[in-house]
Amino acid sequence: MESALTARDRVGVQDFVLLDAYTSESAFLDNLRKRFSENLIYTYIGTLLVSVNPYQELGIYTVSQMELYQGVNFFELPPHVYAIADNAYRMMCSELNNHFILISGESGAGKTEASKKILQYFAVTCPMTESLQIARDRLLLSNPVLEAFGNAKTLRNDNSSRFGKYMDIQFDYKGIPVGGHIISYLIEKSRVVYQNQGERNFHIFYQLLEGGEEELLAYLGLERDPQLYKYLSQGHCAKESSINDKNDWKTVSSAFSVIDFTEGDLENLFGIIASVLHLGNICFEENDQGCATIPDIHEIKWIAKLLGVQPSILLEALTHRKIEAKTEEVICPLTLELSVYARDAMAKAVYGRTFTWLVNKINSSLVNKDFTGKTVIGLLDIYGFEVFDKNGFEQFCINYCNEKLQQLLIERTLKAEQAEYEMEGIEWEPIQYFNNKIICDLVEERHKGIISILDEECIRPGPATDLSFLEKLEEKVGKHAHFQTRKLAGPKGRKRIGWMEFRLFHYAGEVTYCTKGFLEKNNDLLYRHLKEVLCRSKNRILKECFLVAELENRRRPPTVGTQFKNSLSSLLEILISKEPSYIRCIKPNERKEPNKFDDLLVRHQIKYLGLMEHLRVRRAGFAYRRKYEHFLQRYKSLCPDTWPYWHGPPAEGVERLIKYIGYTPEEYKLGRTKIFIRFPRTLFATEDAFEFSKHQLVARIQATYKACLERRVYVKKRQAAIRLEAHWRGALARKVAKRRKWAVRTVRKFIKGFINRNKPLCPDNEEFIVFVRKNYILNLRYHVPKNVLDKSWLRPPGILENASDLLRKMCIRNLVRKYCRGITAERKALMQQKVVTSELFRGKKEGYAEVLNQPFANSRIGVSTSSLSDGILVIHVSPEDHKQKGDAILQCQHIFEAVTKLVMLVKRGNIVDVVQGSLQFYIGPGKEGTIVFDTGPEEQIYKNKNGQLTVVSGCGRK
Ligand SMILES: Nc1ncnc2c1ncn2[C@@H]1O[C@H](COP(=O)(O)OP(=O)(O)OP(=O)(O)O)[C@@H](O)[C@H]1O
Repeated sequence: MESALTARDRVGVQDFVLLDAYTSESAFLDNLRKRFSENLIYTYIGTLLVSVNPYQELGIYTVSQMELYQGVNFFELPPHVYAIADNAYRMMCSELNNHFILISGESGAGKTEASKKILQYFAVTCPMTESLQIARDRLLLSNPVLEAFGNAKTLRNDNSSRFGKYMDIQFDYKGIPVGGHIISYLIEKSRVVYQNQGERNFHIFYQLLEGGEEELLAYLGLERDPQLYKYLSQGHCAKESSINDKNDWKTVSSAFSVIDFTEGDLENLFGIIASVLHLGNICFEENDQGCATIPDIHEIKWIAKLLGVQPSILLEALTHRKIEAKTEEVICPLTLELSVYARDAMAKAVYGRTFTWLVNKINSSLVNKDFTGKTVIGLLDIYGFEVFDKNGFEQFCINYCNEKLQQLLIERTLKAEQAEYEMEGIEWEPIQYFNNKIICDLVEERHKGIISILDEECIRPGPATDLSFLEKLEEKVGKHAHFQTRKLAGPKGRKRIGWMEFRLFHYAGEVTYCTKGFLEKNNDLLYRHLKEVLCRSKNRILKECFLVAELENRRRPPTVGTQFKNSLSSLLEILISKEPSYIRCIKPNERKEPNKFDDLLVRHQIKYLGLMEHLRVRRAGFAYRRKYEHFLQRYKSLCPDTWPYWHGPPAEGVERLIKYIGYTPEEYKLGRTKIFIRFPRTLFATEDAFEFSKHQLVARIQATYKACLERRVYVKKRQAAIRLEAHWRGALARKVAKRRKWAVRTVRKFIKGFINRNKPLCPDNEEFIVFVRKNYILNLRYHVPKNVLDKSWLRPPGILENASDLLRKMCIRNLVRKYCRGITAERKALMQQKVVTSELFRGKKEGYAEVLNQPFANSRIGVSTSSLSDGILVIHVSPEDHKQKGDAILQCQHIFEAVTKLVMLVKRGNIVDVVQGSLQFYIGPGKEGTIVFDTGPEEQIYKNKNGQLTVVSGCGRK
């Protein structure tokens, strides 16, 4: 891994831990310079990031760069502020703990830029829901607003934060940024009323004048030219080419709308900003009594209008002071000097408290009311160590703050690390480092420290001055090794310290502070008279900032120094409970120029940032340590012996685990409660293996979980099926039982019925009889006779004999009726013939019975006679039997009578055929004869030779 890292480093090493001469400050400096000249501004010391301000855009903060660093192992990619952010984020998500990133360095080293980059990184790479986008936007846009009100151009930095800022970004359990909270520290209020040559007041004043709309400026009574305002023109650089106030105004204006500022809020806010500018332009004159007066009340009128106070009361409060005697208040005029002081105090108080209000307002827009399961990453962007030609109370506070942060670093890294090795019984060569606790104590110790002495001087009755404060210091801490004054210094040092100055030997170097203004700034006194005016202001923001309760509280408010000390100690409490990441920013040159690397300046920063000590501890120590339980819990899946459960002591489990994954002895050490891993590469390899196994684990857990769910569903279904089945079976069984019961009852009834079947209808046989009756009737359906000749009939049960007889008769009658209706007239005739035949032959002639069945054919008998007067009658008989004889030829005297009677007999007239000439007659099969009728003188019948029969009738009778 390390070789791979070096291979990637075209320029120097990207982690100082890999530096051969790691104890040499020059080697350190060389590496930093080499990389800086190639625009590689970031270098690691283990997990600490050293950043050198490039003073130019490098194109390394694009979205694709952010994506590149997302979720990647810390050392896999070249050092970057995104890697620090990502690492803190991943650790927070996986271990569900809180983190902070401490960004330190001197003014202009790039702290604010780094914190902005981190915020942007979270905004782009963190998962996001639509509803939480607003929280993200507010987090991002709180920055330009705070910068406008809290940043200013200084000699060292065109956008210098003149307040300390700690920002918590809150994440929910899914890693989505859901809210935030900002704490501000000690805004440099004195800048409101005074700026050094080449410096500016807070940006917002210039932005308002440059970008504000004409109507707004008119409403506020302001002119566009900043030179017209005393509070803006003392530094003689109101216009700065590197700052675009107009554009910044637009950004700030649009940010206001996102972070929930109403029209009313803005009106009040800019009213206050404008009134500060008007305050600065109030001029005082001395009257004959040596009292201050305000000859031109033009500004007073504007302030009164904007702050909603009475002009006369304001005028009085600026030139008079209320002195409370035992029972009454006395108003006494102020001198010109004191009036100027009162005016400036008012401007500072108004601006300072408005800034606090602004932070609170931003916080209320960032608040996320759901407090469950949130983790935070805190960003601490705090003023760096400051050493100017003239250092005052502000520098004293700022440098004290840096001492405290150095303490934190010592506690959390150097000291804690060494103490831990000792506690864990790990062999270790102690690293020498300077513990700056002694300086912190010098400043903050109760009753003995500089702040306490200053406070005492501020409250003590009698004429306390900055000089008397200095004398007190000499008296009380004069012997301290890190304190010096002109009086205490030897002949050599004396020249470099002024009469009003004291010198502190900070961990980062010596700084000489001028005590001038210490008392005044520490007191931060606002005359009660002015406070009363502000408490009665109609401006809503001021109303919130100056509470009437404050007037009633007669106790002295804590001094600025004590307040700052307390806020720092609560900041350290916040930080100590979180996991730290460090970014150390270095300023490469004083001229804010790109590609300029000032060795001396950088060397100084390397020293006071404690980078060499940090590197030495890193090199000598172990990159990673973890309690056995936690280590085992995280990586137990990598070894079959420890997965899923290890039942023995965790230390043994870890030993088994690392043996299985193949750690070499130089890679780790086992302490009393923790495992120590020397190289990052070992941990990363383990982490990679864990990442890989995670997928398998996830699949397995998923499968188990799914199986569990399915099993639950299955068991539920099965139980339901069993219950259903039981119900169904029960229902079926009940049905069968019911049927059986019914069957038994029916059978019993039938048996009883059968036994009593021949008895008259009674309850005992009723059902049986009905059944038998029904059955018989139904059966009878299929057995009724089909024709009149069918004499069959279904035999009835005894009880139905009568009914059966009746039915049978009905049936026969019906058949006969039907039969009769179906007989044709012709058939009727035939039948009548049969009746006649019956009357004639029944019982008298044999063969009658056979003939009875044969229908008489109509065509079988026909009668023919001639048209002449002969008495020949031929009876045609249609022969069916070929053996029979043919037609009968009869001669009859009474032919007319005979034919008539024949016709009547057969009741058919059409059987007679009267022929002329001749007729054919049937003799036998295939044989026919002919009778020829003729007339002649004499009647005769004769047969010709050819067999033809000729009948001659007499002529006269023709
Ligand atoms: N990473 C960077 N890339 C490009 N320019 C940068 C970078 N960091 C800082 N700068 C430049 O340096 C200037 C000063 O940086 P910044 O305001 O962050 O310093 P600081 O340490 O916060 O100072 P102070 O303590 O005075 O607030 C920025 O305005 C910017 O021009």
